[in-house]
Amino acid sequence: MLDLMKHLKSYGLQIFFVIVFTLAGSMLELFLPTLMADVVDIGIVNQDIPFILRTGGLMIVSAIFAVLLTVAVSYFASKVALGFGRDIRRKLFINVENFSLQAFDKIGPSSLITRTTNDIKQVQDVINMMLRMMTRAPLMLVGGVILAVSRDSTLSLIFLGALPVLAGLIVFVTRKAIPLFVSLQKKTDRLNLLLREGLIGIRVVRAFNRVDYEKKRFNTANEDFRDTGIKVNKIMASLFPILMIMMNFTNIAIIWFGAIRIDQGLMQVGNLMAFLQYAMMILMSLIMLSMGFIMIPRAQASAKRINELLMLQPDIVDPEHSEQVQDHGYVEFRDVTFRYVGAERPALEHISFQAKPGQTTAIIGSTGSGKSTLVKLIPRFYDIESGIILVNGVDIKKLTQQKLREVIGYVPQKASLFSGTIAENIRYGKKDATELEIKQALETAQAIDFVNSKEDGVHTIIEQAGANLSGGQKQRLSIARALVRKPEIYIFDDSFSALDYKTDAKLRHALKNETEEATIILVAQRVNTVIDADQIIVLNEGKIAGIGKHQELLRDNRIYQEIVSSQQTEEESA
Ligand SMILES: Nc1ncnc2c1ncn2[C@@H]1O[C@H](COP(=O)(O)OP(=O)(O)OP(=O)(O)O)[C@@H](O)[C@H]1O
Repeated sequence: MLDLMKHLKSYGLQIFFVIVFTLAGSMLELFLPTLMADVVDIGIVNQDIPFILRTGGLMIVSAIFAVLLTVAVSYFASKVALGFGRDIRRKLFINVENFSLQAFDKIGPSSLITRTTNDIKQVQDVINMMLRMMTRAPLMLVGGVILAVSRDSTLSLIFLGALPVLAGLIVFVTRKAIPLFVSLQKKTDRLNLLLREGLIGIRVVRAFNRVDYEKKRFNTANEDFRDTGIKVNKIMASLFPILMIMMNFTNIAIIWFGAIRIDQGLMQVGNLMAFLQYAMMILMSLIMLSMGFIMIPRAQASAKRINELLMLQPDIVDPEHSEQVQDHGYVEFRDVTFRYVGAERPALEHISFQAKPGQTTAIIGSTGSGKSTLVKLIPRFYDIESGIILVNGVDIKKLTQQKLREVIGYVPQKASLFSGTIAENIRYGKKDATELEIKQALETAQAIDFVNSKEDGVHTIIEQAGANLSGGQKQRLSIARALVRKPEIYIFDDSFSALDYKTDAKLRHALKNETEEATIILVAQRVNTVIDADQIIVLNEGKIAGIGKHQELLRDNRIYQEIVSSQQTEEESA
C-alpha cells in the first residue's frame, strides 16, 4: 500500500488543503460543546439573554463554517482519490502493454481486467476515506480527550473501561476479515474469467447446448463469491450493533456518574452536556478509526495485486542503442531453441534456416508442431532459450523492439480488429496512410469488393472485435493492415485459412506482384498455399523435418509426403 502511496506525490497541494481544512473544521466542531456549556452554565443560569444570543450566534456561524469546510474536504479528497485511480490505471495499462507475453499468459486477461478496474477502485475508495476520516478521526480523538479531561478528569476515567474493549474488538474483526477480503478479490477474478469465457464463446456454448452447464459453472462461482461476501458482511454487520451498545452504555455511565457529581456539586449541568458530546466525538472517532483499520487491509490486498503488476519488469528489454542493420529483408534462425514458461519440453528445438528478400518461405506441419511459435519469435514476442535470430543481419536482441517491428508486417492467426472504421483499422499498420494506399492494400488483400459493397466503403464502422464481419473478411482486413505499411518482412500466420481456394490463390498472386522485394514467411495448413513457395520448412514436434521446394520434399520427405497424401485423400473424399 505504501508503495502505491508514492503515486500521491503529485497531489501534494490538494492533500495539504484537505489537512488544513480538516484541522480547521475539527477545531470548530470541538469548540461547539464548550460554547453550549457556556450558554447553559453562564447564560441560562444567570438569565443573561444577550450572552445567550451572542454565544448562540457564534455557535451557528461555527457550525456553518464547519459544514463548508467539510464540503471542501470532501471535494479535494475525491479529486485526489479519483485522480490517483486514473494515474494508476494509466500506469498499469502502459505496463501491461509493455510486459512480455509470457507474463501476460501467466496472469491472464481476466485478472488483469479485475486488477485494473476493481482493485484500483478498492484502493481509490480507501484513499478517499482516509483523506476524509483518517486525519479527522485522530484530531477529534485527541481534541475530544483533552477537552473532556479538562471538563472533568474524574468522569474521564469511564473511557479507561471503554477503550480496551474497543481495541480488542478491532483486532478481532481485522484478523477475521482480512483473509476473507483477499479471497473475495480472487473470487472476483474467477467470476470475470467465467463471464469472459462465456461471452466470447457464446456461439460455441449455444451450438453445443452447453448453456445449462455454463449457467451452473457461473452460478457456482457466483454463489461462492456471494457466500464469502456474506461472511465478510456478517462480521462487519455484527460490529456496528456492538459499537452502538458500547456507545450507549458509555452514555449511560456518563449520565449516571455525571448526575452523582452534579448532585455532589462537583460538576455543572452545562459541563455534563459538553462532556457527553465530547464522549460521543471520542467514540465516533474510534469507530471511524476502526472502520479504517478494516478497510485498509482490504485495500492492502488489492494494492498488493496492483503492485505485482507495477513491479513487473518487462523481460524483453531493449538494448541501449539499436545496431545498424546491414541488409534488408533477411531473416535467419541459427540453432534456435525456445520453451514456453513452465513447459516441460521446448516448443522449438535447434531451428536453423534463412529467409531471403524476394522469396517466400512457407512453414507447414501438423497442429501443435510449433509453426505459430516460430513466427512469433521473429517480432520478439518471446525471447529464445538458446541460439540466435537475425533480422536484416542483426541479432534481434540488439535492435530496439520499435526498430525491429517497424520492418515487419505481422498477420496473426486469429484476425484481431478494433472498434472503429475499416480505414482506421487499416491505418493501424501505417498512421498516415492515404485513402489511395488503403484502397491499394485492400485490393491486394482481395478485400476491396466487399468493402465497396458496404454503403460507407472504407468508413464502414467495425463493431467490437469485428462482430459484423465474416471470418474471411476479418482475415483480409488484417492482411491489408500489414500490407499498407509495405514492410520488408511479411509474416502470415496461417492467415489464409478462412479463405476459399480461389481467393487464396488470387491473394497470393497479387501479393507476389506487390511484395517483389520483400521476404514472405507464411505459415500454412494447406499444401496448395505453399506449393509455389521458394522454400518450404516442414516442422514436426518442434523440429525441422526438412527444407526444400515442393517437388523435392514430395520426393524425399516422409512427413511432407504424409501431409500431402492426407490432404489429397481429404479432397478426393470431399
Ligand atoms: N502461450 C503458450 N504457452 C504455453 N504453451 C504454448 C503456448 N502457445 C503454444 N503453446 C504450445 O506450444 C506448442 C506449439 O504451438 P503452436 O501454436 O506454435 O503450434 P502450431 O503448429 O502453430 O499449431 P496450429 O497449426 O494448431 O496453429 C503446442 O504444444 C502448444 O501447446
